Amino acid sequence: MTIDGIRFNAVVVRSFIVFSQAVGWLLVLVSLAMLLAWGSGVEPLRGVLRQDDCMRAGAAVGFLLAGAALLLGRTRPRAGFLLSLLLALFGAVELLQYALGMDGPGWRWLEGRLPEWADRPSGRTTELAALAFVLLGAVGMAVALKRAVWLREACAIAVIVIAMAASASYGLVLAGDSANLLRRLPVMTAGALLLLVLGWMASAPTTGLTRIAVADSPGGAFARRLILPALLLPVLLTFFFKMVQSQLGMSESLALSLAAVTDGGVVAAMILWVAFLLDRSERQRRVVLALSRDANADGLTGLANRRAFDAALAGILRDRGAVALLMIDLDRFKSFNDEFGHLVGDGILRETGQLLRAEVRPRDLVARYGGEEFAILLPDSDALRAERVGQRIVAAFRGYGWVQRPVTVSVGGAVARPGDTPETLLRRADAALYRSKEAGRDRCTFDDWLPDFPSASA
Ligand SMILES: Nc1nc2c(ncn2[C@@H]2O[C@H](COP(=O)(O)OP(=O)(O)OP(=O)(O)O)[C@@H](O)[C@H]2O)c(=O)[nH]1
Repeated sequence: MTIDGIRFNAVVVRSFIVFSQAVGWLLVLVSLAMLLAWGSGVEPLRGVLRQDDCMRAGAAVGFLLAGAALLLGRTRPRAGFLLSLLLALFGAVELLQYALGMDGPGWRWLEGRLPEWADRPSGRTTELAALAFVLLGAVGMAVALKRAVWLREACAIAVIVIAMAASASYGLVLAGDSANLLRRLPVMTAGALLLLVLGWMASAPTTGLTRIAVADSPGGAFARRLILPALLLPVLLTFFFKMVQSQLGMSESLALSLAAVTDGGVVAAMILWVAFLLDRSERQRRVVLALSRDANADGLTGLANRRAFDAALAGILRDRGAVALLMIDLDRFKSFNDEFGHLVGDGILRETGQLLRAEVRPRDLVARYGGEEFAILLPDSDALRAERVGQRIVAAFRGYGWVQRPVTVSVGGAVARPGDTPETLLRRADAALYRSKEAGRDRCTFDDWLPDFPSASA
């Protein structure tokens, strides 16, 4: 499938959409389970909820809305838009309460009406999760409206940054560092946010930044292979070196330096790999170009060959129709060959190619039609201009300083009529050429369907 000139890999596009739907289902199910546990206190979810790194009930509400928006948004954009709007409003209300110094009265009111259970954690959404919900709501609305693609991508990237920073800081905690930079975003929420934002980006795969990853091109293949490692490796490496530091008693500055050096090495290796693949594909492109040039060129004269001529004539007649055709044939070339030999004859054919090229515009197509016969396509030319070119060619051959003996040509021309096919146009130009030969050669004759256009002779 091709959109805006980019060819997409249909299998990858389909798998991105399947991924986005799977994320939608996963988030709906997980958030329902979390809300059920928070409301009723059922085990074993209740135990999970008490842990610091578990998502809060408020986050579960957000993920329920977002998951539903993701699931419905594909087939019902209006429902996707409304659910995303609710998500953004929910995030905004939670954020506003933090800004105003309120302690979540709504959640406390709700907790008072639910069955009692010991150590129920607060349901209140953390600030960062609330901010991420506002951004994700904007992403969902933009996807539903199919508008504001760059704003959508900017919001999505902001959520990725929030989620990755939280995951990285959690990695540091696991590795023995007590300072969790983003304690305010539980790691389960961070993971769900990351999945959700990737799900949104995958839900409209042929737009925005994601279209690079689904393109059926070397760029698409790079993006598919490198984006996730590029996102995850620095986090994993930092985690790894922090672990090594706490296990081996290494100094923090050495661990950080090693992490930085390794990150740089990984980035450099990725760049080298991309550069290597780009270089290889550029070399392949050049070989293909050279092959296609060879396939369309005549070996002796370097002009377009019959194949290229046929394709060009068919293309012009199909697209524009306005074209004049000249057929040119060397006169008594057999006797020339007989007298001076084939190799000298070849030289004459090469010089003929140069003479013909010199008499036309760069965009006219000069081809060796076969043997000692040549053809010229003159796009957007009327009979008057084509006739003038034909006469000029005849005169150029007559005036050229031939070494062995004078060489002349006969020219036949025709202008495309409405409804002409390559065969009908060629037949008329050939008939005009035949008349030039019949009339004594060394002249240009034009197809006489034009009433006030007499056959011209030199
Ligand atoms: N040297 C050389 N001769 C070629 C080539 N292709 C075709 N010819 C020669 O071109 C000649 C064409 O001869 P004819 O078709 O009889 O026509 P002619 O002698 O040019 O006579 P008119 O066309 O009637 O003026 C033949 O002798 C072919 O061998 C080529 O690639 N090199």
